[in-house]
Amino acid sequence: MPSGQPWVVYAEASKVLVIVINSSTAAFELLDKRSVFACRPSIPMAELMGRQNNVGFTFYGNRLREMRRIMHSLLNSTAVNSHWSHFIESQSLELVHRLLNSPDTFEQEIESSIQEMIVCLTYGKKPDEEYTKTAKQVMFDTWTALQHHRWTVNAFPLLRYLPPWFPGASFKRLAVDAKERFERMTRLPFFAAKTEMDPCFVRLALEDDQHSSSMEHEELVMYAAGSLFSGLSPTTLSTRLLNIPLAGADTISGFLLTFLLLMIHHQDIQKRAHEEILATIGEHQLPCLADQSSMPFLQAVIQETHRFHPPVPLATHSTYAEDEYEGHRIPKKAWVLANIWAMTHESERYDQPDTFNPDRYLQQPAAPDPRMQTFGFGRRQCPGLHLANAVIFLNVARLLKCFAILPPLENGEPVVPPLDFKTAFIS
Ligand code: HEM
Repeated sequence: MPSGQPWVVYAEASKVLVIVINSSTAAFELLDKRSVFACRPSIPMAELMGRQNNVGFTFYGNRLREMRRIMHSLLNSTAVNSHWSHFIESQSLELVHRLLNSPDTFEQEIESSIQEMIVCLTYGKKPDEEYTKTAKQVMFDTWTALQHHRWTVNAFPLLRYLPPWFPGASFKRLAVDAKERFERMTRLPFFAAKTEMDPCFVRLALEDDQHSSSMEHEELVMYAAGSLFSGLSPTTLSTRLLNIPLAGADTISGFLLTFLLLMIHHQDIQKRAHEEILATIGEHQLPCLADQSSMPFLQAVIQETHRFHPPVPLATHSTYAEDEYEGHRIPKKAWVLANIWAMTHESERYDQPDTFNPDRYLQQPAAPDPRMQTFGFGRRQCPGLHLANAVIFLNVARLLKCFAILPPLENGEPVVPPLDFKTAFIS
């Protein structure tokens, strides 16, 4: 990124104006404070696939506000404690057992354990094979749609009105199939959850007295629920320009895998965090959610993991009207990319930003909490942040309590894996 104009960079890509925000000051000024920046870019191929119904893709307006209100009412910090703490407690306990039984497949165990918890919390029961298969395909469809240059319709949106049988309109046929899968993945578990006895996101959202009789409200609850879980993690996404996060599950498992890698590299920090846990709860207990405020060093390790390698390194917004910043005109429908990674590596805010140093949050003055950026901005800030914070704390605390996190052995010798990360939506 150029150093001369660190707050904003203009570029032409496929006839859309792309603005990259690299500084936290500009992000605060534009994305946190101004609603004009709370829209998402229009991506015709994704819209043909029905993805516009997903909260992460929805344009700014009443529909988005209502879906976010539904999410917030069931995912705020009080709701996380009252409704979901037992889901989080049992998921993290189950993960400990799974890792004790199969330490070699830790990556899959973490991913599927978090995915199952999010689906269970949303619909009241764990995903079956059919759901998992469809979700995997839906993620692949989305990845395909977001390959911006692959689809002529993204450059010429009027093509979306071609009938599917029209010569050259194979993209429409593909989109029709993909939309059907997306709707199936969203509708089937929703209607099954309506009859579930156990409380889950869908049941509680529908019981909301004020709106419960309206069909429109029911549909919003259905799509809000469908937005909590994205499917399975696509591993080779290369469309960084369209980095719209889709997932509750993949972000958390990505964080936990980064945390394990960092603990392998920083045995001294791992030891200090482990000692803090023992000093707080003793040898014979497992940490629980109520211990969060008693473990400041562990909280600092979590903050530093967010900062060092943000689970979602870019967030994409768009403008719904023209605006102006420091004498520069920002047109309507510009793509505005928040470079979260750059913000959490600002040397003015984080001394030696490439060093993993949890103590920076315990000193006076303390470094700013990076979660102000890693969960996104303003009216599009992640609605799952309180849930994510609780799940991350409990899993991290229990993993540290129960395991020594060490490098793998090759021919009897420890081999420390490099701090390498893939290019993806969620890394
Ligand atoms: C470590 C965990 C997580 C991180 C770092 C994270 C980060 C983010 C970021 C950066 C955004 C984009 C914000 C923006 O555009 O300004 C976002 C959006 C979103 N997140 Fe998360 N997230 C996490 C966990 C979750 C969880 C657990 C859920 C749900 C259960 C969730 C649901 C969503 C949804 C629905 C959106 C779209 C919001 C919108 O477009 O209005 N996320 N997240």
